[in-house]
Amino acid sequence: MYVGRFVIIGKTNGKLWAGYRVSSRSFPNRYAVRSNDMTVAIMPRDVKDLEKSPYISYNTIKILPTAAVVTNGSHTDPIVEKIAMGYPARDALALTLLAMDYEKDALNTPRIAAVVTKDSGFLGIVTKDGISVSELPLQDGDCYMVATYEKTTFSKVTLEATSADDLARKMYDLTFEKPVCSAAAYQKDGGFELGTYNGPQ
Ligand SMILES: NC(=O)c1ncn([C@@H]2O[C@H](COP(=O)(O)O)[C@@H](O)[C@H]2O)c1NC=O
Repeated sequence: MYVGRFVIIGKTNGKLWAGYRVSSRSFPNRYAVRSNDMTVAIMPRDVKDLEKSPYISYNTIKILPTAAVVTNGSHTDPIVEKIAMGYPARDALALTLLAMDYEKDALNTPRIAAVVTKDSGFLGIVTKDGISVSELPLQDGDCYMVATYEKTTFSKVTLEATSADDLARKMYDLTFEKPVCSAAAYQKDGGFELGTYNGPQ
């Protein structure tokens, strides 16, 4: 099954985490990179690809001391800014997804997002037809995802991870078609660590 991009949240051994995978038919020539201590970006290997779509390069993960934000586009930064200003995660997600709306490409690609805080996890999606933002109950072993295509309602997945790098690798290896790269944030030492995986080199 091809689901496009997807975000995921979960809890393993008391640690909350969030992750992202790019799967792509049109722009497979991309990678995930830590651009600083707080940020993972999705980048094209050929900058010429940026002329074909405004939606293929963006900060996918940003971490704050108390939250990690993971998305499939340029909405990562405004969600982070609102949480940093004191908005509840639910409101930061809903306000930003509604304001930025689905992508105006040939597929009306949804914007998707995840937030994990010290003790809770949220998913969000805005499509051409509606918007949904929920806090999901995360007990040890729980994991939820939402994707741009096919799996556009919040659904349970079986996935456990022991670090950010482990999560990024396991997301890449999920059986959804056309994996390109993945990234993850994982609770560590009262904050979050970041991880990436760009496939077998
Ligand atoms: N976030 C991304 O990495 C991303 N990659 C591709 N898209 C959009 O989705 C469309 C379809 O891409 P694809 O056939 O690779 O699933 C692209 O033309 C582009 O408008 C993206 N937009 C949202 O997911």
